[in-house]
Amino acid sequence: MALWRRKQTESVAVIEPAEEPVIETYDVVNQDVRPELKQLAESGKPLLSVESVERTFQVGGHPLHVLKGINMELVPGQLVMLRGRSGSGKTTLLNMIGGLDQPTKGQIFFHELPFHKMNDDQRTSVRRKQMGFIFQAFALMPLLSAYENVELSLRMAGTPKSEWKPRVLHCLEMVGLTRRMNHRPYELSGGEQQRVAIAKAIAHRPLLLLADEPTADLDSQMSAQIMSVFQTIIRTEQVTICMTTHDPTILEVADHVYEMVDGRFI
Ligand SMILES: Nc1ncnc2c1ncn2[C@@H]1O[C@H](COP(=O)(O)OP(=O)(O)OP(=O)(O)O)[C@@H](O)[C@H]1O
Repeated sequence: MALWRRKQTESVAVIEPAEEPVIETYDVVNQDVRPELKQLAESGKPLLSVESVERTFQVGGHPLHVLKGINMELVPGQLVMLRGRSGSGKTTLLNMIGGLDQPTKGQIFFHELPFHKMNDDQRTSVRRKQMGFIFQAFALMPLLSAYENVELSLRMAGTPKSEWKPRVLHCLEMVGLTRRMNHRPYELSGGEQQRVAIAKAIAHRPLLLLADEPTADLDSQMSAQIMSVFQTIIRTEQVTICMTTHDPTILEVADHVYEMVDGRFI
């Protein structure tokens, strides 16, 4: 972790010690259960179910069977991890769960919607409103501050403008970055950037947060902070989280771990 960071103050560049990232305590008292989740809990159904899913890609004229019959469920309010070696199929599955790709065979139901039957526009609409992504492809905009990056997510989701400011401030507080809200990504550490990405991904109150290797490239202390933020937002925002990881040291905070080997769970 960098101990010193260059800070641009008007035209003068000064060097100041970087503060240790602090996860600010967030008051969770009196949070109401989200009505859509209450309904789901009463029905006893999972937030998402994956049934006998297969995915085959055509590579050089030959079929490549990447997912070979996956069954899984995401229960509301859980932190679920997909673990497996590089190339085992974790990202391919996460893409299916997020409606970014479709199964060759099998079914995926998100909040009882049949993702496997919906077209791109229908899935995009569900994704924008009900899902949050911490994926490389949804990375931070480099020219926008932390505040503006989070605000962008609310613009994209069509949230009324009057709600932007309180929600952005709330999300940045939850991830412990209130004091750095005017910093651009390059002025933040890797762990801080990842916390902005989390704030951005949950700003529009998704039901499901999907994260592809969110602790990759972070040291063990920063990884622990990211996992602590995930636990906080599960409690306070009642979001469900599904993430991929290679890292065995963070598995203990998961409610459920699916171990993937060569396109199957073991
Ligand atoms: N669009 C695609 N076309 C062809 N092959 C693909 C495609 N997407 C993924 N694959 C192949 O599917 C296999 C699984 O890839 P995937 O990215 O899901 O693995 P992973 O477990 O997430 O790996 P990593 O941990 O390295 O990200 C790999 O062999 C990959 O090359």
